[in-house]
Amino acid sequence: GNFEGYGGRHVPEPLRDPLEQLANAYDEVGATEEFRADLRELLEDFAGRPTPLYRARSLSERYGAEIYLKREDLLHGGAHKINNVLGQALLAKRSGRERLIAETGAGQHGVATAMAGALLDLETEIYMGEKDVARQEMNVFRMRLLGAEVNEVARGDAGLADAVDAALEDFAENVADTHYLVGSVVGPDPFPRMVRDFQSVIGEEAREQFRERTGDLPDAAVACVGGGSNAIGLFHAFREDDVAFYGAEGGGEGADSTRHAAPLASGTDDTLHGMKTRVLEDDVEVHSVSAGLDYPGVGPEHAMFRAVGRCEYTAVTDDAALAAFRELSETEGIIPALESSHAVARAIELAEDGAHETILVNLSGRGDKDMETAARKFSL
Ligand SMILES: Cc1ncc(COP(=O)(O)O)c(/C=N/[C@H](C(=O)O)[C@@H](O)C(C)C)c1O
Repeated sequence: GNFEGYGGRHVPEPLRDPLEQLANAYDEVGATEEFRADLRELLEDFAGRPTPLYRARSLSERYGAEIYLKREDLLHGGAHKINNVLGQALLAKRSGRERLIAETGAGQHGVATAMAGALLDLETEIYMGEKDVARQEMNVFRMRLLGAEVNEVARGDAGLADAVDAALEDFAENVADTHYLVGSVVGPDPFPRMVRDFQSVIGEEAREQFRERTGDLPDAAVACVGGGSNAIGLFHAFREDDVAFYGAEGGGEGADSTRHAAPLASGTDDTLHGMKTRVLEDDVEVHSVSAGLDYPGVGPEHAMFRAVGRCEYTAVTDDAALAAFRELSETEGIIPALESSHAVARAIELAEDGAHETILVNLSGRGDKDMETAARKFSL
């Protein structure tokens, strides 16, 4: 898992062998027709794939561009996270692991993991920073309702990065019976490539749907970037095509402020959570209005895409995301997740600039989980 020098497997000795075993299990089991058929059935009948490709008629008319939304918000659980979780949970089950652990910030990944744990009868423990527990209460309740234990992490900033640290420690101690179900294209190899492969169903469907609908490919593909899984999941199928990629990072109070979550637009090369990638500068406090983008690192494949110029990354501020959150709700009758709102804001900007005629946007999740945050921001 080497992305032009980014990625790798920078972990302490106790994790090396378990990760090698996981990589082998993925390469062997993951390639069998039996596994793929089982996963396909769950993606269709349990998760609700394929998701629609919706032409945002009001938004397109308003901005004079053809804006299409890939509706991952309609999946079971409310976000794209279920695509990756089903793949990894099936792999764990077939590899004789009876316990799942995971980190979560927005809680979507935690909920998806708890759903898979219930479905496949796997004991499930979710690590979640106290800060995030406080702002995503509904998702915490859903995880417990699904039978998972939620481990409230207090160390450090009590945020996502601290939850990842706690999960990695658990994994190192319990590798024999536990699978660490990483929620994004981050961490040591094989996670970035394995999660990418499981999420690439998004772009494979969208590419086929777009060609059927328009007879062509989109000029541009846009997605928000937290750890980077929904973005890579959309982009991967188009990587050889003449389609421009745009990543919308959590710009918080601005890329040149000291409170944001945009390591690609404004960060530095460093090693974090077992991977060489782009990380926030030391003087920056990780912050985004959306819990799902509130992470100081990013997937190494995005660090490579930035280095080779395959994707343009922009820090979309909290305010711009909140404005897009309201605009999509009012013009299309769709309430997006605050994370996905960053991608919508970027797509609107591209359409306004007349940069592209057809724009494909990944709507990674729905806004139900964000109602408390939104109600505090807007008195409607
Ligand atoms: C609806 C929605 N959209 C985008 C994201 C960003 O995650 P990526 O797609 O992996 O960049 C997220 C990330 N959510 C994770 C979670 O729910 O736990 C996130 O907080 C962590 C896994 C990083 C999300 O919930």
